[in-house]
Amino acid sequence: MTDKMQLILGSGSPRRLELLAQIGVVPDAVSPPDINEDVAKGELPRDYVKRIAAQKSAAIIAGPDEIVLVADTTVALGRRIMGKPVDAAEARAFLSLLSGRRHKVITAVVVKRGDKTWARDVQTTVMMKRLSQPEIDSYIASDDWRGKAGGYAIQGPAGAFIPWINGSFTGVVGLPLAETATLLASAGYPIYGVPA
Ligand SMILES: Cc1cn([C@H]2C[C@H](O)[C@@H](COP(=O)(O)OP(=O)(O)OP(=O)(O)O)O2)c(=O)[nH]c1=O
Repeated sequence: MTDKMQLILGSGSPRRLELLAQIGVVPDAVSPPDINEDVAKGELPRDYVKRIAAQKSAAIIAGPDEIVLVADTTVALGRRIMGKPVDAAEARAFLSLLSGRRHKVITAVVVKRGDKTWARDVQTTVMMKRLSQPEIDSYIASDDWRGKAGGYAIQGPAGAFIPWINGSFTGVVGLPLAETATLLASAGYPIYGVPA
């Protein structure tokens, strides 16, 4: 462990910064990656998030004493991938498809230090209750769906639509904390101030 070791959060997501703060981790720098998040033809959801997280990691240029943390979250309804809706119409379409069904939220996390990388992906099953038209209308009007995979955020008003999940709540919000803490510790980051 050297004093120079720095943590770079390669994400523009305010949720990821807040989740890290929850476990006492404060990045020294925040650097949102700029990559093409298009889905490849025939690509399965889990392969997709893992690929995007790896690309985000590769896009962040860092020195040998810097630890980079990136993540990618997507919503999967069967083989169908639901990213961040481009507009209200797409958010509405996503919610109508998710209504009354269970789907999966997958978050892939990559930590890198020098030429080494550590990666995990975490899958959570989320049940969404059957949504009425007024419920969808008022949620769309709240704007809370903006920038959220699948067009909803469990940590906001849409929490009222979700009777249960099976998996990682923090993973659904964008950064599974248990797995992330383990990856950071593997890379030598002093989680809770304790050197690995
Ligand atoms: C399903 C769900 C997603 N989300 C968010 C987490 C992610 O920020 C977002 C998915 O988009 P991502 O592409 O994973 O991340 P981002 O674009 O916000 O940030 P960056 O690429 O710079 O790291 O959806 C919630 O906040 N709550 C939820 O319940």
